[in-house]
Amino acid sequence: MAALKGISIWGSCGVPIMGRGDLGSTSCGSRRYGLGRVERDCKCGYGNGVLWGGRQEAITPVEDEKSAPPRSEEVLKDMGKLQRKFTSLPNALETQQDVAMFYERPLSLSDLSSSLSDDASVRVAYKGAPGSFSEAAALKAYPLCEAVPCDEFEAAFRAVELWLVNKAVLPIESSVGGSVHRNYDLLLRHRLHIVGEVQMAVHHCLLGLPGVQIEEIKRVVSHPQAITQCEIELNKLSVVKESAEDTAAAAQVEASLLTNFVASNDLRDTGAIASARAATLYGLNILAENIEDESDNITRFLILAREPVIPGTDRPFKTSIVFTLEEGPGVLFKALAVFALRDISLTKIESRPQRKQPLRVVGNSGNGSAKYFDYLFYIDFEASMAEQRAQNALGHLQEFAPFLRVLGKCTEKLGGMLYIEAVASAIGFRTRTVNIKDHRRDHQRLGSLRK
Ligand SMILES: O=C(O)C(=O)C[C@]1(C(=O)O)C=C[C@@H](O)C=C1
Repeated sequence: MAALKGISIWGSCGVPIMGRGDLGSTSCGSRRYGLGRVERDCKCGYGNGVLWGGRQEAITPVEDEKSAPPRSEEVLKDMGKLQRKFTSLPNALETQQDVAMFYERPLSLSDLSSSLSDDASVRVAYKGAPGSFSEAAALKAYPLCEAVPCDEFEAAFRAVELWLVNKAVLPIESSVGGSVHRNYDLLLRHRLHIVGEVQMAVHHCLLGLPGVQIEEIKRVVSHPQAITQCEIELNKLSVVKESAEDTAAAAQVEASLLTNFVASNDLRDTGAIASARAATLYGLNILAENIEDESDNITRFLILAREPVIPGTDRPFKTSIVFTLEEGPGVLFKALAVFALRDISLTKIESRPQRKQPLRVVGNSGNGSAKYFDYLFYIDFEASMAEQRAQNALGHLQEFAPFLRVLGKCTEKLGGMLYIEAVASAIGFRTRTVNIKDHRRDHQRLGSLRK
């Protein structure tokens, strides 16, 4: 547990105790792995449940996220491709999981337990390159882990699903730039569980080629979030801003200019915003430190895993859910009231449009039907699913939420059921966590459990 210092337990997630000492990045030392290709080569959808006998959950995706399960031959073909790629990577067959994949045998219970307890054997996917803040977040969460770079957020989700890594650490929100919407969408599309959270103070540096003075910089390359976080300083410098995949990638781009700049001195006018570690890794000089607009520039990262953590009541827990709402006046107010009525604090609310059925037709006023965007609501609340008041709140919410899923999911590991399902079935209900419209009667009964 020592390695989890400064990390919340998500209920699955403990409320972050955010003393200053908890912030700041950590040391580094990841190995290169190049998982980005995994995403392109694997189209096997819910990889873990399909091929390796991971448990299939009775979750019905919200309509617009439903995707047909892959046919097993397709999965095997894709996995074959992946295995070829995987075995060509250095140190690929290090763990039992790797060996299991190589020999195309299903994972056994001992495979699954081997790497989760020991921090040193945990592989953690992050998006970006070595030297990025995401890598630092992965290492803050699991200081001894092997941090595995991925070229896209979705590749990190897939890497966990396909048992290539144990966890993913991905940004969800910046105190300056706001929510990372892509990861909200991917949380819904994939079947991973939020099992913790890590917060990082992000201190940006302006990097340049050796010998370059800050006055020579006319163009700055970085990740869009980093550019947003340093806007004031960049405006002062009157530079052209350009986007890169991540801050370390920007530093890499900049470093690669080294080879060219002899031929073209013009390239010396480019700077990169990245971490001090990226400067060391890519042979750049730090031209300015702490160029972020706000000294308290914090990015919150989620820790994602295939299995949920067991919620408890021994310490503060935080739970994440996503839901849709029925049409009607004040329905969002009612949804929020289920928490307020039980003294449960909300720490975050986010809404995202429903992608595939974005428009909701409302009423018939004679002038034609009004059409509004339909939304998914993501809420983090401070309570554990092991607490009666949290179960009651979600039972109540289900009365007007046609779709509800616990993201920081809480199970008692009772036959792999969701905790809320376990509780409900223990008292004689047949429940499903989602598509409540189909089970209106059951859910009304479940709802009547509320205080
Ligand atoms: O570019 C990086 O270094 C990252 O780790 C990505 C990222 C992000 O996606 O928000 C992470 C932290 C900072 O807020 C800036 C960028």
